[in-house]
Amino acid sequence: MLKVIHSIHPGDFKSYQTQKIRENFLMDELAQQGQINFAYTHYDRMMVGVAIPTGEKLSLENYPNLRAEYFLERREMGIINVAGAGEVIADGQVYSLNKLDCLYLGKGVKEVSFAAKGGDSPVFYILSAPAHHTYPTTLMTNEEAVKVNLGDVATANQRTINKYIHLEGIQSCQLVMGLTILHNGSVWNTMPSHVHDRRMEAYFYFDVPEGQRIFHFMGEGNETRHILMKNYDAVVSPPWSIHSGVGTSSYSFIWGMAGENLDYTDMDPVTLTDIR
Ligand SMILES: O=C[C@H](O)[C@@H](O)CC(=O)C(=O)O
Ligand SMILES: [Zn+2]
Repeated sequence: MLKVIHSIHPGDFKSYQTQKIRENFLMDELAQQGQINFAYTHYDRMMVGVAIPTGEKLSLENYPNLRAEYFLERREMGIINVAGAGEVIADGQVYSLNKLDCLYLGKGVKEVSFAAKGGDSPVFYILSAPAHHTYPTTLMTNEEAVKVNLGDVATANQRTINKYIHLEGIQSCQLVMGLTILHNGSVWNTMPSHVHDRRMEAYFYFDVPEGQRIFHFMGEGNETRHILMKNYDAVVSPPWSIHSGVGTSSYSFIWGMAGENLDYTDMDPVTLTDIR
């Protein structure tokens, strides 16, 4: 499956109601047992996918939309595993990814497949952006990721940011990628919130307990809307939109961006008291 997501003007967005917001921003059908599914967004041409190999190894197909000889002919890819141990095979080289490990695949890798190792199935979250230079394929374990602690218990936003693909981490053309773990009892992510006109962003929520939900906020700071999200749902954030959420329990999420620069700290804060 390949869902196409077009870009939306913030002026138009003001008139959107629940169903239209969900159709245009939410990716809630990517995670399917035994399948690889992608959404092709027109936000910096970022592709968002999930691969869940169960028995059979899953091969990355070359979507006709790319008009390429193979998927990564002019693209790069970031992959983070959020479940059981698994493998990514890239041009014959086998990379083992435990939960929260990240693999970067550089432009030019021809054959990619995803495999389970027995035990719980892995769940690979995948981002791919256009690339014009080949950076080396690199595996980074969760232990090796740069960690930043943010927030407080009193404001229910105590969390640890884990950075993998960024200016001082794994080198890439466009991709910036990492994940944030909310500490037990904390529920607010990306609060205080921000926008970054120079980069789009996508969030993928995981470790959301059964029956719990995330209220994900988007829109310009003075005109916000929300989307209800469950475990393994992804959502795209246009460059004009805040991207922040509150859960009915603690949870984790992968964030990823593409666009003008690779500087994680390039954010324009939106003051809480100005949010409408
Ligand atoms: O541009 C950066 C992204 O929005 C996230 O990294 C923010 C985040 O994970 C958090 O504050 O919890
Ligand atoms: Zn952001």
